[in-house]
Amino acid sequence: MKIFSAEQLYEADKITVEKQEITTEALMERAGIQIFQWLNRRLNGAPVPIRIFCGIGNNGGDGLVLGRLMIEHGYNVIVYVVNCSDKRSKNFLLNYDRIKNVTKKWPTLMKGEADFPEIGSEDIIVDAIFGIGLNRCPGGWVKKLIQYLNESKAFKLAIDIPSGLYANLPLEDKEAVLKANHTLTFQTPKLSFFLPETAPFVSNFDALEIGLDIEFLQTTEPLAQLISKPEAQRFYKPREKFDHKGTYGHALIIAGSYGKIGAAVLSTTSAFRIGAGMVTAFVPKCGYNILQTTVPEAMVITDKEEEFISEIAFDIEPSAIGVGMGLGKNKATVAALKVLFQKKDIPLVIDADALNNISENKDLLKLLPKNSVLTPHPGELKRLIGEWKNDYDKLEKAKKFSEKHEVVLVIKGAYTITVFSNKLYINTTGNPGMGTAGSGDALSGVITGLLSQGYDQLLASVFGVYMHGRAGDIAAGQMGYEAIMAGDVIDNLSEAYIDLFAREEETTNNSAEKS
Ligand SMILES: NC(=O)C1=CN([C@@H]2O[C@H](COP(=O)(O)OP(=O)(O)OC[C@H]3O[C@@H](n4cnc5c(N)ncnc54)[C@H](OP(=O)(O)O)[C@@H]3O)[C@@H](O)[C@H]2O)[C@H](O)CC1
Ligand SMILES: [K+]
Repeated sequence: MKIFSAEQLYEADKITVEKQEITTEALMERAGIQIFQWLNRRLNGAPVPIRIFCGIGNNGGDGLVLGRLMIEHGYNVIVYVVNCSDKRSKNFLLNYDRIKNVTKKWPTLMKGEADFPEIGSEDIIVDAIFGIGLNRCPGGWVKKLIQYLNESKAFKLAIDIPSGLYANLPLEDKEAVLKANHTLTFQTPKLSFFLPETAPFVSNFDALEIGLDIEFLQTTEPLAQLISKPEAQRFYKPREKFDHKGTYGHALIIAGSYGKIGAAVLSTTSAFRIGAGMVTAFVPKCGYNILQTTVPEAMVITDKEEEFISEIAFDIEPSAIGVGMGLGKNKATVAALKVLFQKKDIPLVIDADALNNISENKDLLKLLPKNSVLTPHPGELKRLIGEWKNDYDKLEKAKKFSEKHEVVLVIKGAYTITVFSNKLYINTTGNPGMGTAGSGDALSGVITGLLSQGYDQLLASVFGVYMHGRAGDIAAGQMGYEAIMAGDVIDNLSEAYIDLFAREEETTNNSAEKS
């Protein structure tokens, strides 16, 4: 699924209205009907008070359509107009009249703090104050209203986007954003739904199809691409009957130091579980017995040093290499990395201490082989690309880094974002249970294992991140978030493969799996 900017969505509206020969008011009605149906399915006629706060633009207009439909279906609805200015959009006014024709009285006009209503904890608040037309930070009594609604224990449902949040611009004042419990967004989610500073205001979301022009949606270059099951299915490379282990490549995992051999075990195992034909682990001597015992399927090469890696020499011909997990920052290891980086023809995944070594040694950065996959968590990313002002600045810096060094950056987080040149791919699988030691080592093994099977750098990254997250979601379904260990994620890679083409019975109607 594509993520579009606010400007692109306005363009989509315009084209849709022209091509489908409908009015903008009909499009708003479609949007309102979608929200009504969503809410009606869940409330099923319950008499709970529904308080709809409408702004004066088209987001407010959506709120008015919803209010009318709810009233017509016998719900207990109170509609407020948040009079933040004297302007009114055309379709707001039209629906303002329509709701009055149904109720025989005008909605409650709010002009200041004195008009804030009492809200019960069992009520439902619908936020239709600002949508993607927000063009400045909410201030004055409107900001106070947002804060007042945030303090309420009532369930808060945001229409299109929580008021105060921009679709694709940085947050200005986090005190002036509605903290929704759920967001119903039109057609496609917005970029701010996935970034650490703004995603918490959105909580869960559903994207409601409002029939925007398909050709526009298909042919327009988006701000980012969401990676969910349909995309992952397209990435998957099916196996042929006469393939053999050589077809799936030989992954080399260069990892581990004294006390951190577990990192090598996890990456080696995950490279196998994702399907590498052969895996060799290159570890310091102290890792030999551990690897041979815990992963007997793997071959093991040891460094001459007992506790760290000092010289990466091997006489095998790996089809992909994953390096850095639990490696440590010994000077000899840095020298060994320099030699490794000169083998330019083998696809490389660079993680953890290998990334930190790059950040601390500019000569290593210069040697970074093109098309490598780098998998930093936020701390490692900061050391690589420098401090950022906000999430958008971070993405711009990451794109520049990717373009300059011609590498893929996999920025790990609640929504892991893969950056390749100026393109963004946002993953939708994964859960808070995966914030556990070794989870990153497992991911590096997964991406290395996919590279070894012939997936290219970008596909191995986005598909690998999806599969790793999906395995984590399956693990969470079995054991809850807290108990998950990295090994459980790896154990469920098999289920993640099975799930990829399983029937859809159990999947939600959410467009993005995490919503
Ligand atoms: N394709 C779709 O997705 C559809 C979306 N719809 C809905 O339309 C909104 C966007 O509507 P729009 O009217 O463009 O914008 P808003 O409703 O978000 O609000 C704009 C008005 O609010 C004023 N404004 C903006 N920022 C502030 C602020 N900080 N304080 C006070 N007032 C503010 C602005 O006024 P100006 O003074 O700046 O002129 C606007 O009047 C979208 O989100 C969907 O909900 C359609 O219904 C269907 C298709
Ligand atoms: K809103």
